[in-house]
Amino acid sequence: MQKCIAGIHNISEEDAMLILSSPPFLSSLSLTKTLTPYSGLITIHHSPLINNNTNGGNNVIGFWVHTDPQILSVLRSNYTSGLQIDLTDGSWISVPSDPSSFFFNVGDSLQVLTNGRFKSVKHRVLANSRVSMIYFAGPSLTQRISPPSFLMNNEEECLYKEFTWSEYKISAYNCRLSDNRLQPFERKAVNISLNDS
Ligand SMILES: O=C(O)CCC(=O)C(=O)O
Ligand SMILES: [Fe+2]
Repeated sequence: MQKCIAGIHNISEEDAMLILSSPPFLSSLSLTKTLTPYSGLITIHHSPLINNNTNGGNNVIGFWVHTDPQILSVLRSNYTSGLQIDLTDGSWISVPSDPSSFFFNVGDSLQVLTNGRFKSVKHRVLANSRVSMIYFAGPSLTQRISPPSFLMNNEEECLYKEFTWSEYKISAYNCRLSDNRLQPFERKAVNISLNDS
């Protein structure tokens, strides 16, 4: 994974590793060893400033609510806020903008790989003249997405049926952006809230 990021960003592998070692789970869970070649994707977003008065005083959405599908998203933005996380109780919390920091977001695939221990949270972006660059670290198309055995406790059941990244993508094309795109793979109704430990 660090090779992939290093190649795309033209930075040293050591620097890429520094980025990736920030979340403690990647080294401790050895997920990098469990997954073979990665697909990486970089996007740059610009959510233009739109006067809220034009929308009856309501927030204008620049990027609609969704979860990120991949394993991990690494985001940098300009000094402009706008990214918000759904607290699942009807309220939203804003992610402070800081162009000197990286924001890591857990994707649907990492939720499955950790059997729900890490949650891919729903988020959205308000139209606020925000510019962001996101690196999405994804699995390869044929990668089977399921929790590695060393992570599972005795008798622990997999929350999701095993699927490949390409099966997820085909299924996701038939969903709306705001849908729970893991739902078709759930073994039974999965109730994951932000407060679960
Ligand atoms: O622009 C942002 O801050 C976030 C965009 C985003 O959530 C995404 O591209 O998946
Ligand atoms: Fe996102």
